[in-house]
Amino acid sequence: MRERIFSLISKYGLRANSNLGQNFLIVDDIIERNVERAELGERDTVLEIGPGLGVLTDALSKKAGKVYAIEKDSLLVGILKKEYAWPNVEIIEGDALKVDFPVFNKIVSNLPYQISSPVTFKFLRYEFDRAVLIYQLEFAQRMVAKPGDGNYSRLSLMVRAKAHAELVERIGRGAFYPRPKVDSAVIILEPKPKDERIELDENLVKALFHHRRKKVSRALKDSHHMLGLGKAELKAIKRLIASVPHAEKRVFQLSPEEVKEIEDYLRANHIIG
Ligand SMILES: C[S@@+](CC[C@H](N)C(=O)[O-])C[C@H]1O[C@@H](n2cnc3c(N)ncnc32)[C@H](O)[C@@H]1O
Repeated sequence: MRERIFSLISKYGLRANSNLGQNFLIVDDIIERNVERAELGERDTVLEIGPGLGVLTDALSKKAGKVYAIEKDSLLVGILKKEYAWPNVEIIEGDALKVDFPVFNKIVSNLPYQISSPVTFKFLRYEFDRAVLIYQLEFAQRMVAKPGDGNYSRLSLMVRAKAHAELVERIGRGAFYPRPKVDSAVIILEPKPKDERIELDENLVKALFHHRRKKVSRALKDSHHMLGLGKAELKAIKRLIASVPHAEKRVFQLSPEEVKEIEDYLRANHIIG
């Protein structure tokens, strides 16, 4: 793998674009393990974000029925089209945050870290069976953080509301070229069955987590503007806010179910629409 990446880099005189998170995987084992974790067969259609120089794509194409690979860098798209003749891979040139995803049931990607957060939220808006994803370690740890953990964040809550996430492997920076400044980790993400998913008001979650260490009632008051409430309105509903469910908990201790209770209460009392 290492040889393949270096020969392509020298053949095309490439300089990895750090603004696009171009850190290429150079360790075969990691690619093999992630392809295995995806449990691919002929009936699977895989979405890959950022195929780069195609090493993961190549492994995916051998196991899956179909692979869609979305790449933003037109230079790399040109190289992929020249270097490979995959019968079952469709390269889509574009920004993964902007293009509509084709129909797929699995995702396998070594993600560009710049878009980790928005692309993860985007994944969660689609129906799929399983995703095997490489993220920056610290981000991956936040994805699996539990209510009450020091790093439990809006991301942790939103992931927990919709999916099961497991951190299955840490990856040192030496597994990539160029070597990144941080370690990475592999996450397996599986959406929960539909009737177990919790849909949360994203505005409310943002307003709460703007003050993640504060008590719920205080966080709601301090974020009133994010909920569309003026000062005068806030004064009128102070008492209602004081008796919101879980008022005394800290925001970072809230489970998705508890945030839902807060949301229902605020809605029933016409504090949010
Ligand atoms: C971490 S590299 C992974 C490359 C390759 N899959 C590998 O494992 O060696 C991330 C890739 O995502 C591409 N990329 C960056 N931002 C993107 C975006 N918004 N949409 C699609 N691809 C993007 C980069 O050009 C790069 O090829």
